[in-house]
Amino acid sequence: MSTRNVARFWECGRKIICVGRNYAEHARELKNELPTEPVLFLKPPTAYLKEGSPILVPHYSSNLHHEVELGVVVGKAGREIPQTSAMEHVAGYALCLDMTARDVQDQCKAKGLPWTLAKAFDTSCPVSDFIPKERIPDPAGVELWLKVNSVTRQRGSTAQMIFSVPYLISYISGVMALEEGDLILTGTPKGVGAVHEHDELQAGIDGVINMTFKVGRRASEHN
Ligand SMILES: O=C(O)/C=C/C(=O)CC(=O)C(=O)O
Ligand SMILES: [Mg+2]
Repeated sequence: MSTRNVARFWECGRKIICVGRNYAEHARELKNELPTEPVLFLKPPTAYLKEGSPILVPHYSSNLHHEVELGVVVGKAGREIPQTSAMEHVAGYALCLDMTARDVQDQCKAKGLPWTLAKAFDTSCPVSDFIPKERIPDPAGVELWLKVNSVTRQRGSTAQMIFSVPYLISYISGVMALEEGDLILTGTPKGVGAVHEHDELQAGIDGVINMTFKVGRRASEHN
């Protein structure tokens, strides 16, 4: 895969690997215990959304939540990558939203079922443009923020992550091969909350990038 294609990672059709409960204050706000190893789940490539198109509330949810996260774009494939060389596999970053149907997730948790309906629906992964690695010299020193209708909901530093980016790359690559163009969502800081149709979400990394998405609802294709 060429450098140009990694820069358009959302077109590569690669996997999106998400880490959950990676910030203590967020784990506590949802009344979860702190993890002793990373909590992983996946989103399909159809979850990708670029600026200019709306986030679509799934028809089966009435409590869609925002989660702003640092995304890590994989630039070099690997398996069982040691932490010491993990950063060599990073091409760059993206600002990402892990849109979550919280009501559905709560039902899945209560029934002991996977989170696919809550996390993997179309448009559940809005992403910024590709951020080259040089723009973020230290992934543990990134300030993320998110506003809904101009009101700040989330602000947090990746310094608060329980598991670091090199640890996550090493851990994930011991479970599944990482491929060029894969995206790793590294978890959200505290402050998650509901969004509704017509809301406007703005998110940013201080001094690096910002992005805006509207919330819409999918018109039925069968009427
Ligand atoms: O366990 C829960 O109630 C919710 C967990 C998440 O949604 C995890 C994340 O996606 C995250 O922490 O970013
Ligand atoms: Mg998340």
